[in-house]
Parts: sequence; C-alpha cells; structure tokens
Amino acid sequence: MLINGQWVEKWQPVQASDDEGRFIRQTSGFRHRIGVESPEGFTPEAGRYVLYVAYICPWACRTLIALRLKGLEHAIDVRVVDPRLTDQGWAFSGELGTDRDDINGASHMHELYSRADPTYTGRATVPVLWDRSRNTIVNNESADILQILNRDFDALARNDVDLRPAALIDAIDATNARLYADFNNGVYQAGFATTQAAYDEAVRQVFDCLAWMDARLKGSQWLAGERLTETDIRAFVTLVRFDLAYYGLFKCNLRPLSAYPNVMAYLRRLLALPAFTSSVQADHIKAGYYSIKALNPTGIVPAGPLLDYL
Ligand SMILES: N[C@@H](CCC(=O)N[C@@H](CS)C(=O)NCC(=O)O)C(=O)O
Repeated sequence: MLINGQWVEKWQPVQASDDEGRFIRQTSGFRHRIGVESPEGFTPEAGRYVLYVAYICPWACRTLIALRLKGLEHAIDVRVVDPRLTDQGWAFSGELGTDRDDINGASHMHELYSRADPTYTGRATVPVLWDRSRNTIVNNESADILQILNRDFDALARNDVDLRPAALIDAIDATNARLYADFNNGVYQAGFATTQAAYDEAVRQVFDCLAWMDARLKGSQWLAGERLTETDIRAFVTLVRFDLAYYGLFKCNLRPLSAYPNVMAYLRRLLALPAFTSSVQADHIKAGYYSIKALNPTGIVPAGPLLDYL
C-alpha cells in the first residue's frame, strides 16, 4: 500500500480485520463528481477521462458494465490492469491481453495514486476514474462512479438508459444496502475471515441473501423493480464470480448456485446482454483470485469448474 505517497513493499493482500476477525474494507479516498458546475472543474467532455479497471474485480466491473450499458465507450477510455496483484499492487504488463498504460506511462496503479496525491496513504485500488486534463483521480469509489456514468455523462451517452430512475431510488438503495452487506462484501467477509465465528457469520449471511434473492426473483425479472437498474449490475458481478472463485477459494460452499433456480435464470438473463457478458473474463477471475497467496499459498489455479453458462 502507499504510505504518505511512498509504496511500502511489505504489501499484504489480506485486508484489515476487527477484534473478532471480521474483514474490514478500506473506504475510498477520491470522491469527486463530474458536472458542468463542478467546483474542481471536472466537466463532462469526450476523450478527457479514463476508467482503469481489472476484470478480476467485481467493483471495477460494475463500472465497466454501466459504461457499456450507457453507450459511453466512445467518450471514456478504458484501461485494464493485470489480473494478479503483485507485491507492488496492480500492474500493467500486458499479461492475458491486458493493457500497458499508454496514457500515463505507469507500470503500477499506485503511481497514479501518488501522482494524484503525493501524500496519499491507502491501498491503490481499482476502479479509478482518471482525468487526463488535470492529471488526477476524480473518483475511486465504484458506487459513485456508477452514478457518475449514469447521470453526469448523460449528454454524451449514446443509449437512453437510466440505471437509477427517480421512481425506484428507494427500492434501489434498500436493495443495494442488503446486497452490499450480505453478498457483495459478504463473500469477502467469508473469504478473509480470520476466525471461525467471523466466517460462520459471513457465510450464513451470504446464503440467506441468495435465498432472499431467489424468492424475490420468483415473480420479477429484476431485483429492484420491473426494469434493469444499477442493483442488477451490483448483484451480477458477485453472482458471476460465485462458482469461479467464491465457492472454492472463499469457502462459500454451503450450496451450489444451481440450488437457486430463479437466481440462475436471472444470471443467464443478464449474461445474454452484451454489456454484461463482455465484462466477464473467466481466466482473469480465476488467475486473480487464486493468486491471493494468503488464501492459496501454492498459487495453483483449479481446472474447473466447467460451467454451461459461461
Ligand atoms: N470501495 C472500492 C473498493 C474497490 C476494491 O476493493 N478493489 C480491489 C479489487 S477487487 C482492489 O483494488 N484491491 C487492491 C488492494 O486492496 O490493494 C470500490 O467499490 O470502488
């Protein structure tokens, strides 16, 4: 991680935990919005911003899906880091077809953080929305970037899609809150738990949440109302990694995903949409998660599972 703008080599992929061994996620440090009246001058312009993502990362893939659903590929460049975290964090090496950083010439993601803030302390996470005009990070919080892509770039979006319609905001926010706590972050809490009690608590939340989603999807195509919203993006990124990584590596193995028929049908429905399918690189997901040494010291990537939906 970066400490006061300097990369500290003793990088530890397992995140912080509380006294009971529960995993704690770092809060994001750059939280600007984009707008014609942005006090920092972050105005919406085609060609000005770059979205840095990793295909392994569910948080980054949320933003990639939103960008493609909105039809913003022509306006915002995307650069992809390698799937494996190195001892210097995310790298640009061209591994598995990833990108070199031709925009900033960085070899590692942390260089962009210290360029944006020479005194930055924290992990150099993806996604990052970068401003090539002011040479800085606009935002590194995927929940914000989802909203930025949905609304702040509306004048440039080629698709007339609203992922957060006013009439559904309460349902979206309520569903997102449960999804985040019990599912999106819940799988990480199971995977990175350092005590049995913390793991037991997390894995129960994950499977209670799957059962709740399955019941909700019985009479509805989407999770937060009768249309596709950002909530479906948030659910998808965790669902599509479930069999590939969370079931095995994160020990979320109480039941297979196939035990939830409505959830499976929903996952297939989302995978039929190009913005969703194109965000899934199974080889990156497996290589990335199984490279977490603290959870998989040998680094061996399992052969399976063979999945008929990917
Ligand atoms: N709050 C962030 C979390 C992003 C996040 O945790 N990204 C992970 C990859 S899945 C990361 O970059 N980890 C690198 C690290 O922790 O050093 C968001 O949702 O945007």
